Amino acid sequence: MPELPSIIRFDGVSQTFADPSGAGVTALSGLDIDIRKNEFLAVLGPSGCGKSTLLRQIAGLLLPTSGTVSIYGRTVSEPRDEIGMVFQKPTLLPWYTVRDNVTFPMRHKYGRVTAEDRTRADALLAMMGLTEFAARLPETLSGGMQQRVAIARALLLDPDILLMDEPFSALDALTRDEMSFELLRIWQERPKTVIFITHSIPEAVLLADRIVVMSSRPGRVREVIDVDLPRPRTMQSFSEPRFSELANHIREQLFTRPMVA
Ligand SMILES: Nc1ncnc2c1ncn2[C@@H]1O[C@H](COP(=O)(O)OP(=O)(O)OP(=O)(O)O)[C@@H](O)[C@H]1O
Repeated sequence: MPELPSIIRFDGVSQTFADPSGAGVTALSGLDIDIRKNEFLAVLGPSGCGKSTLLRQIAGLLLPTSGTVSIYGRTVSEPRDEIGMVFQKPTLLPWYTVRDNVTFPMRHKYGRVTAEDRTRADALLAMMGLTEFAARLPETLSGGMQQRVAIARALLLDPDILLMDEPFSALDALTRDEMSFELLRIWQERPKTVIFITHSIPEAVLLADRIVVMSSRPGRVREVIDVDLPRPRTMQSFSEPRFSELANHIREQLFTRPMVA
């Protein structure tokens, strides 16, 4: 694949949070990352290394303590509409039905929901296997089903940039694989830049063009790995020798080598 221009850039980004002791917690330190247009970038790293923090910085929900995050050459200083986000836990509105939750971004952004939006919402719900739950309230769905509603909601806006923070962690293993292939299909049909956080090495290798492997806190980039497996990825991808090679290499990076400061 020809290399596409970078659209999101982390330039010397650090993030420190105040903590009760007053000492401060350095979550991220000196991060330099270039994210290319329409690439699928996975981010892997130990718990607490700042993965969600870097996603919130891209979304404009958090401003770095030092350094800059820029999108299309402009420093991110506030939340932006063209970004879709799926959080670890589904953040649905409990008083809206499943379908109204999916169309909510349209209501919020344009003040109305068109018949076309509803049709697309229904198609997304069908894809997520949730057609028969469209008129239900979220609390009557399992955690995994609620998460699928949240994914459908993020996809309805068809954002240029899709930020996904461990979106499949609440799903059972089978649904998780199904969702991975659905996500790949959508991404191939409607190209977008996806930044996908996960704790699963196979999931990262299956999905991504590149994988950013981070060190433990303070989070730094340990290595950026090119996933040179052919696309489209299928169930067979899991059994390719190169798949295991990449997965083993990442495992070593994550678990055996200390980070040199
Ligand atoms: N608002 C905040 N105030 C104080 N500390 C914070 C805040 N947000 C994050 N942190 C701290 O920053 C560090 C990085 O947190 P973050 O949630 O980004 O990690 P993560 O890699 O996404 O973790 P996990 O994989 O467990 O979800 C953690 O030590 C966390 O406690």
